Amino acid sequence: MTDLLTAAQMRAIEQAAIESGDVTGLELMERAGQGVVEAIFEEWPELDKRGASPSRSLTYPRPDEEDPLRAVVLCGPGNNGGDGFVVARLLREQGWEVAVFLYGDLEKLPPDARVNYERWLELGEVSKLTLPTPTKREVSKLEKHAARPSSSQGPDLILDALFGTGLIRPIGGLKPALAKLQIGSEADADPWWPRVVSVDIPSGLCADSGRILGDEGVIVGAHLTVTFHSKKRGHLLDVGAQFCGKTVIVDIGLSSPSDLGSISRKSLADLHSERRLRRVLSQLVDESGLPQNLSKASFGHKYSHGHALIMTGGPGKTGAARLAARGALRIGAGLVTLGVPPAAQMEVSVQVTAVMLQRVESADGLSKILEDERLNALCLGPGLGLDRARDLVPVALAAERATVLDADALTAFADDPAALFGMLHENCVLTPHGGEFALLFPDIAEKLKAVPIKGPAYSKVDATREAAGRAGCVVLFKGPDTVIADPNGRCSVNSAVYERAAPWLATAGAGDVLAGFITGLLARRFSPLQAAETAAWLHVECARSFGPGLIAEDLPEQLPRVLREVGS
Ligand SMILES: NC(=O)C1=CN([C@@H]2O[C@H](COP(=O)(O)OP(=O)(O)OC[C@H]3O[C@@H](n4cnc5c(N)ncnc54)[C@H](O)[C@@H]3O)[C@@H](O)[C@H]2O)[C@@H](O)CC1
Ligand SMILES: [K+]
Repeated sequence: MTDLLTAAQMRAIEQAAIESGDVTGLELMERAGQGVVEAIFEEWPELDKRGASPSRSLTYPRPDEEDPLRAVVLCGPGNNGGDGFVVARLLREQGWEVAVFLYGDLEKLPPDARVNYERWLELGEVSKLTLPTPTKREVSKLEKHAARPSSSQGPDLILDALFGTGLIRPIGGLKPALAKLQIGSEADADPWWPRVVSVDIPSGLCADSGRILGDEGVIVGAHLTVTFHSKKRGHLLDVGAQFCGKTVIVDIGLSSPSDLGSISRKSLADLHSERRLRRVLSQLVDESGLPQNLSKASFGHKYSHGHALIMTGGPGKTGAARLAARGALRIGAGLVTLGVPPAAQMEVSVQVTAVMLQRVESADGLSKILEDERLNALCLGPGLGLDRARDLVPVALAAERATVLDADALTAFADDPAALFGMLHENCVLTPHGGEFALLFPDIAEKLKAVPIKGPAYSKVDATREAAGRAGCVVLFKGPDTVIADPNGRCSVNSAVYERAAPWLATAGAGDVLAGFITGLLARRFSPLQAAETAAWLHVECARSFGPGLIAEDLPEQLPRVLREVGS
């Protein structure tokens, strides 16, 4: 499952399953609670007293063999709280001591949550936390139950079942309580104690956007988040991943959204994965497992793999374009030419070998060499310089070749983005980082920056879709949560968090290589969306393959290995 769902889509999937008569809401809640307990035991086998599983925890103090394990379960006013009551019951049935707190009014609990509240009442009591701001007395009681081991015997686990996909307002009223438990933010979260598990999503985080609701930034910081059926966008976008800890998906027996007529394919956002991209990646690698451009068998004529033209800046400013050129060549463009102003010709010619070089002084020069129809993919922006960008971009776009605009080619139009949008065509790819995005789409960036006071909050998926619609071409909005959208609303997320984290990618020139990868794939006649998606995925894989110490030059050199692995 690679769909990244919104809260509304998840509700629609759940509703369809219930309406089909295959399952009841109560059964889904039971499966969810069971899934959470299984995931906890999988993560911390020393907490699983059902069998004699070995303790493998190096991070936490071993539970005392004599004493029962202890949990504090925080339930909220909706079905997320209902899941919490199920977990409380299942742990209690295994001999745990469980202190349960309900944040909200009992009378307003939805029916399934209410049933599980009642079931829990047969085993233990529920302490009240007044909504929106628990009283001092209530917070003291909570603190007593969750005291740290240094002061008295503390819990082995704190379960956050306060809010899930239904969060619609900030949870500022919980700030004092969460602070006392020391689970009130990522910064506060002590890696040693206690184990904090969030049901579905850390409370305070918007499931659609990965943004924290409210200007106080109140949120639970979890070590483990257990979600259901599929990841939600909030687990990956914006700051989401920083608060989820490890995120585990539990299958609760629901169908995939594509089986539901009520959810249009266009409203979904895909998560990039090798499995998802396999069909396009296979175009890069032949049967022998070799990248096609390295394999003589499939190497027809070099022009059959396209000819990319990448424009450089002036003297001392050519490195970025050279990085892009190397990327385009490695990803398999048949030929790559650097378009160089005469003053930088010497500098470039001593640094390139397989990459070719052509003098391009100005707009006239560019339009002349674009008479060669074999130049089928252009890249403008890396190190180009703003004046040169303003001069060359209109000519490049008028030629209607597949074109990547990055860096200076975007910044050059900060004063008049509409002028750029008027020239763009559907074979373009814009690759802004946050700053460049804000220059071209200031109103959209503002929506993404303004503190969200209600959920679901405007997300990077919404922003990139809106930008692509306005630009009339593919927009790749960079970050650890890169979002790629086309003007028709198709959208995907290339995530570099959790197991795909690649912090080394934040290095000078990495973006230039990405622009080159996309250009190379466009030369190879990938569609703009496929080129952007495939390049973004490979870019992260190259960084992961190299590891710490990575500099931009290493990225293209990792490609053969990454492609070989994809082909194997
Ligand atoms: N959708 C599904 O298929 C399933 C959902 N389940 C659980 O149900 C959850 C969703 O349940 P709900 O839709 O009831 O949503 P939540 O349990 O997240 O909470 C919604 C309730 O809280 C209120 N609320 C929202 N923000 C508030 C705030 N800041 N302060 C006070 N009250 C606030 C809402 O008005 C609503 O009453 C999921 O996250 C998941 O844990 C599971 O039981 C299994 C199946
Ligand atoms: K939660």
